[in-house]
Amino acid sequence: MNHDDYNSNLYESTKYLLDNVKIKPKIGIICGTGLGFLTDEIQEQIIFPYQSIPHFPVSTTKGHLGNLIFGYIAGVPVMCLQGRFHFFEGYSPQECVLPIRMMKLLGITHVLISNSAGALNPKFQIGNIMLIKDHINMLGIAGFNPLCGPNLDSLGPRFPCMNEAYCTQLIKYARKVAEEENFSNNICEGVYGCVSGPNYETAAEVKMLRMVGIDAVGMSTAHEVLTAKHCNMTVFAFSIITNICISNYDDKKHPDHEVINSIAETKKHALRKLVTKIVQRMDESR
Ligand SMILES: O=P(O)(O)O[C@@H]1C[C@H](O)[C@@H](CO)O1
Ligand SMILES: Nc1nc2[nH]cnc2c(=O)[nH]1
Repeated sequence: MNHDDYNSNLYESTKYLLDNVKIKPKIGIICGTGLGFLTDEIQEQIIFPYQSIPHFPVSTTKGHLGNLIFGYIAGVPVMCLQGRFHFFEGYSPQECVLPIRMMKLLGITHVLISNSAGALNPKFQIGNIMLIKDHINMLGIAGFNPLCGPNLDSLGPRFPCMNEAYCTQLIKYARKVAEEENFSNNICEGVYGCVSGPNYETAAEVKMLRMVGIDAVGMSTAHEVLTAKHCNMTVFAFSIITNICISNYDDKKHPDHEVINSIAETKKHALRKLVTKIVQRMDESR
């Protein structure tokens, strides 16, 4: 898609939402694989199936329900993507981040992003919630960066900084919430690595990704964060650790999307609490 078409699609999709929903969201949320239940926290829901929004992509991945939901979490107006778009589905990085840009145009200042990821850090366990402190964008390093191409000057600068891409104050606050709510033994912190997928990693790739400093690997998030920072939004993100990446050739276990899709549900209580508290905190800090 050329730059002008992309731009006009972005503004038309946003206008459709502005014309059809009265809620003015302050916080944007993206639910990763198996995390669609986070929308249970949203009151007074207005639901737009993705296919009902002009120019909006559709989710093709199991575990991504494909609804855009407006409503309130603890009284704070939010817009939530119940499912995202991945590069491996055939979407360009720019198409994957269209919703982030729409969030900015709708007046959103803070985004909460979630995903499922495989553990490379040997200390991590399945079901841990990894607070993302930074990322290594393998997809971006390979040239697939949503900020490539003509810059959208109205949204942000040509050369955006990525210092504190993930808000350190919110990470600290998430740890406090976990202490208070008795799930701190499920919390870890680390660097997320974004690869294209859709295949899971070979043993040699697992070793390489670990060596460069990645704690957990997945197929999303980094390009969304780049785009959010480009347009000056504050980001908090976490991974639910759904599997342990395998680097031993004798190990017969293998990652399975069905299993991966089911793990977040086992930490539903903690995750819902965390999301509600972070949304409240984001609102207070605006
Ligand atoms: O959207 P996320 O990053 O949570 O999803 C990744 C990509 C696949 O849907 C799944 C792999 O099983 O995790
Ligand atoms: N690339 C990748 N993505 C995942 N998403 C959930 N688990 C994994 C994994 O092991 N590798």
